[in-house]
Amino acid sequence: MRRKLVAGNWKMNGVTASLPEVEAIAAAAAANPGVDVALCPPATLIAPAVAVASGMPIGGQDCHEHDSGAHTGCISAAMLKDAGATLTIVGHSERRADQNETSHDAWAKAAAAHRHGLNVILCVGETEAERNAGRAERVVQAQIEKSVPEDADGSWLTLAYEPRWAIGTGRTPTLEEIELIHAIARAKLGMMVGAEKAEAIRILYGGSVTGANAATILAVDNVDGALVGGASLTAEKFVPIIEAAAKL
Ligand SMILES: O=C[C@H](O)COP(=O)(O)O
Repeated sequence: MRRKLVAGNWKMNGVTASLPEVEAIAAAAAANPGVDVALCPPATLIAPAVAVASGMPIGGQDCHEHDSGAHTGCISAAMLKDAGATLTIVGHSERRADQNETSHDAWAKAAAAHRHGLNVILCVGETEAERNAGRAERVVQAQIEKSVPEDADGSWLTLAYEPRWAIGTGRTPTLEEIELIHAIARAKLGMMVGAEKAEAIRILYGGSVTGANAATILAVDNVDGALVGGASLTAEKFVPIIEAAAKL
């Protein structure tokens, strides 16, 4: 039985004045022990967030594939770990779009994070043009094939399906479309790491998840939680999603 995971991605939002939100979200996490909750604030807030999170996992939003060196502006998995993070997102579509990251980059980053003992949320998802061309399934399968490390298992890897056109738009796929891609993703994982390991890997849905739609999306087969952007920025919006997951 896979436990639900609700993870917040603050993206490039949040300053020290936002720490009371972390505290309030951590309190909700503690009050709902049936669901796993994690929060990925900007790197500048990782250490201060850890200090107020009362044990709720705090993560990075990306890491470099190398441990150290001449890579101005980048943050290594070792640095995330040193700051107190226990997980990191890799392969987010905003990094694929803004920093031209490839699935191979996501693979290398996931492997680096695992090497340093971090859990990984690895993102995949099609563009609107790819979906309209009937290619969503093949795109997601190819991204999984190229970005999931060979030694992946559910003890450290979580997959997040995030259709790019659903991110921050208020639009979501139909429940049937979500179910289909999640089933295809699990089957692909099964081909790569074996059915037993694939069964234990959580697959989150991400893209315009809110307190209003969380219960129905999280009830879909093979949806093991949510990766939440905008609605994770405040406890007021994020806590209802945590509570919806806890009720399932
Ligand atoms: O990482 C989170 C996703 O990109 C979803 O963002 P959103 O909930 O603002 O659509």
